[in-house]
Amino acid sequence: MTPNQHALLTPQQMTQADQAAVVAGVPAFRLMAAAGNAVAEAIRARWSKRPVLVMAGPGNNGGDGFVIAEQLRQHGWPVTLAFMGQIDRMSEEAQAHAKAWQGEWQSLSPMQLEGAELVVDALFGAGLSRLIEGVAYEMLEAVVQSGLPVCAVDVPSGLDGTTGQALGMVAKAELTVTFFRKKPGHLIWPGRFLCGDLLLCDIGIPESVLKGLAINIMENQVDLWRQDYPWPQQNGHKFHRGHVLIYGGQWITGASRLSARASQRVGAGLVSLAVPEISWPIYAASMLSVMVKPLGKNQSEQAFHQVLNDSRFNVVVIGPGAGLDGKDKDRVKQAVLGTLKCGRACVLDADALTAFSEQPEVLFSAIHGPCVLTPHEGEFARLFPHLSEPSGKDKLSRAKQAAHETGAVVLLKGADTIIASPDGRAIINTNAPAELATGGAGDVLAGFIAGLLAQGMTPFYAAAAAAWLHGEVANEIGVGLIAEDLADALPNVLQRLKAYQD
Ligand SMILES: NC(=O)C1=CN([C@@H]2O[C@H](COP(=O)(O)OP(=O)(O)OC[C@H]3O[C@@H](n4cnc5c(N)ncnc54)[C@H](OP(=O)(O)O)[C@@H]3O)[C@@H](O)[C@H]2O)[C@@H](O)CC1
Ligand SMILES: Nc1ncnc2c1ncn2[C@@H]1O[C@H](COP(=O)(O)OP(=O)(O)O)[C@@H](O)[C@H]1O
Ligand SMILES: [K+]
Repeated sequence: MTPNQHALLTPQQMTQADQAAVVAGVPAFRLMAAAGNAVAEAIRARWSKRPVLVMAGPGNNGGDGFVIAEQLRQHGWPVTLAFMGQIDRMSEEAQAHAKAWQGEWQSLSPMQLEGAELVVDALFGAGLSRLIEGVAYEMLEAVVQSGLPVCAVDVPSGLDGTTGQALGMVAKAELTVTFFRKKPGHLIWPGRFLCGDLLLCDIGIPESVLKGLAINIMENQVDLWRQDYPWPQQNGHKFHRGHVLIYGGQWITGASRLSARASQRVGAGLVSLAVPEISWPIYAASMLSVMVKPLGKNQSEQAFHQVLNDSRFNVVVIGPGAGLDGKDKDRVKQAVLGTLKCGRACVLDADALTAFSEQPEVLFSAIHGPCVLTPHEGEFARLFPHLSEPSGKDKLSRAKQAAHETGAVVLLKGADTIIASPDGRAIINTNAPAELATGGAGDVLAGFIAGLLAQGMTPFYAAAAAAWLHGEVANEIGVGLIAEDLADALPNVLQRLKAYQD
């Protein structure tokens, strides 16, 4: 595999990469030819010969369109070329390829869809700078209404390559062919959906150009964190593999137990649950290798603080099933603040986040050490109302901003889970199947993160590795998955990961 395949480039960085390639001696004309040829080849591999409409825009994306049209024509495809722009205002390389096109071209109009059986979308790519309007809007709208299959060049036109948001109008592609490296917008919803199948092609840009780009957005691939993965050592013992402490609630006892089992499966040496005395029999009767500690008769705030005094607990999980009714909420808040005060690494999920909805700043100002916050969109909105979905801000910026504001690693859940670090880096997870949208799956994720943190991974990579494993086990189980299955399906996935590593 090519190194740094996980690097994601914003459209601006892609333009820089393009320019750096030219400086390094690869002519822009050749890059465009390679891009267009790659798309034409992908089209011929996927679709049988048929009448095709190539929509070419005013920039280099349109230049690619001319190359594609000519390639398909040379292979005997009936090609109609619909152009929007002025040839003499295009880049030199695009003008050269436009001249090399041996057919006619017409001005872009929805009429040209008549008789087409495939549409190539080369209107706008990395250079999209504003909302789609006018004839381009009408054309894309007509493409959507036609229901014709679409092959998008670089990105479906109208899709913001950085954020994955639609700017005005986008025709969903069946196939998107992109070049050199993916962009964040290919992976974030709705972009991931709008791209259809994504094909990444090499067009001759040297890998060395990556060095000059400040890349801080990555796809969650194993090579990102596999050097840091804490495999058990031959001469190790359980105390080398960390001790996770999980806060158990009084009423919803399953959630923290799911977290506990997940921490165990991912390799934590020891796992303890601290639970209200009244619920202790339920917890204790169902756990064999997890130690269950009763928290005194009144489950007082001090009781959890006393447990925390034991420095062997190197990671604390609070939130799954912790409870928010009556006094529960105060207990949860105190448990969180006590944990943060003693600088213990922690994973704060679910109720541990919601408990601070009225005063999120109390939580944020207490975070100084290693801490991972794992909100879903609902919990995120409670903590960061100014960054919630209706704010119009995209998911990547929202997660990054939240990490910056809190000083914690923020893992914002969903089909496109984003893991953001306070230092500005972000990882987009791409392997989670829809089956994960089931009660308790998040509790398992919190347990995986804690188990990896306990074994010494950094919060950023522990969260990334856990999200990847979570997606991978869910894929292994498939339809019918319930949260209970996840931890127990992990050994197979870990064995494959280890074999790949060795
Ligand atoms: N990077 C690489 O390695 C390689 C990249 N290649 C290809 O180049 C593509 C990037 O090309 P690009 O930079 O010329 O931008 P592109 O997307 O064609 O659009 C710019 C034009 O669109 C216009 N425009 C923008 N928004 C608009 C709107 N809403 N409505 C109307 N007009 C709008 C904008 O106008 P302006 O903003 O200047 O007024 C300008 O005229 C990239 O996606 C890939 O396909 C390959 O050829 C080879 C290697
Ligand atoms: N459509 C989806 N596709 C893939 N993963 C999803 C989807 N919806 C949710 N998930 C994942 O499922 C998990 C659900 O977590 P969460 O909402 O906290 O559930 P719970 O609190 O019941 O455990 C998260 O890891 C989330 O990223
Ligand atoms: K496009």
